[in-house]
Amino acid sequence: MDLKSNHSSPVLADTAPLNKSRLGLRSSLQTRPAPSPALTSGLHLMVPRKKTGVLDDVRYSVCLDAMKSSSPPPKLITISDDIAYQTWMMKYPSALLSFEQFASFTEGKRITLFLDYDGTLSPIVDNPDCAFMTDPMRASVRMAAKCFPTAIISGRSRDKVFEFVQLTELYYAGSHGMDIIGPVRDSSEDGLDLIRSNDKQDKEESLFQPASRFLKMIEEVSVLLVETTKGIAGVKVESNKFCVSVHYRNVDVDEWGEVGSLVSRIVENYSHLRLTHGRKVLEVRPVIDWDKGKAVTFILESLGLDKCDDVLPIYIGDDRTDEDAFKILREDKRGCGIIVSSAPKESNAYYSLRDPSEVMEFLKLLVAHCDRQEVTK
Ligand SMILES: O=P(O)(O)OC[C@H]1O[C@H](O[C@H]2O[C@H](CO)[C@@H](O)[C@H](O)[C@H]2O)[C@H](O)[C@@H](O)[C@@H]1O
Repeated sequence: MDLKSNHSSPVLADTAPLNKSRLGLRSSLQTRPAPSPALTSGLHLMVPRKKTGVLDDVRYSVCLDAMKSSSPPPKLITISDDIAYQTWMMKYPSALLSFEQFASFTEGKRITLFLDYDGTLSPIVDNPDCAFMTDPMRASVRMAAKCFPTAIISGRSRDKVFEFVQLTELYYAGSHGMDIIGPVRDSSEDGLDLIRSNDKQDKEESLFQPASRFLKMIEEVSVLLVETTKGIAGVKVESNKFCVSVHYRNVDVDEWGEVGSLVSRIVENYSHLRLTHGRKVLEVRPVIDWDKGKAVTFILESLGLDKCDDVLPIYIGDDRTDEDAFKILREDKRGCGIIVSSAPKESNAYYSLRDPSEVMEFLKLLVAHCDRQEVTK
């Protein structure tokens, strides 16, 4: 994969955002602001709470369908679910139960570890501000980071995820990889827009923010989203710096369509933004050719490990957005994705783990295995 030409200026994708193309309709709010516009005062007044026409009806049901399919209700596990999971595990073997086999792929390789945060290092909880990781999990990640270069790649803002993880020995990529603090990298050859900085330990690092020109627009939309959804009980708008999350986990299911419709009407007004679906969350982000997969490649390049045959990148994640990372590792046949899921789902990962507690056990096994290899060298 040639990412070089994309790094300094990730190309604006020419595709219509999902919500618009699926509706097949033009926005009722036709004014499209240029990138980085000043706050359009009173724009929210143009987004009435209640549905007013056919377009709104279509938008409402399309959004609701997408929200329901990306956020299925929890259900009791039946025997047939269990059989389905066991069958699924034949395609995505458990990285714990099949650890010996997994470990054989690591022989003679230098591991680089990439970890998603929510649903991978911390369990999914109702309040996004309380998605804390446990101390034992933190200790396991710290041990792993002592053995291999380790990075967290999250949809959260970089500051927020650091607040949760609190480990200075890691690299961090927030906003779905659009905000990377990584190893110092010489940008003179590939013309990257990198900023050099020093961390709290005075260690030199490079900051890379490929979506920086959208910052003002994202801030503006964040304010609009708060304003527009404030009448719906349970909605939470979380600003993740270069993207915004609108959580509906705590909203009455009868109001989901309303949330989706309001958010999509705002996003339709910005041709440079798109709407994606996560776990009971709508995510608004810039239309740029950048994702968690590109962030993985970027970090490997920064570490000088992208062209080494003896490097094995391992990526552990649970979300749709992690699929971009699984995909590049699979396509380039250079690494291994591990999907964290307690229910069967199609993935580009090779292995699986059920939940964060299994992630922790896996990290411990991996560290112990690598320690043993060191001793026998
Ligand atoms: O890339 P990630 O680190 O997995 O972040 C993805 C989103 O995670 C968070 O939301 C999810 O977890 C919350 C806490 O468990 C949960 O309440 C919410 O329903 C989930 O969608 C985070 O709050 C989002 O901003 C991230 O984009």
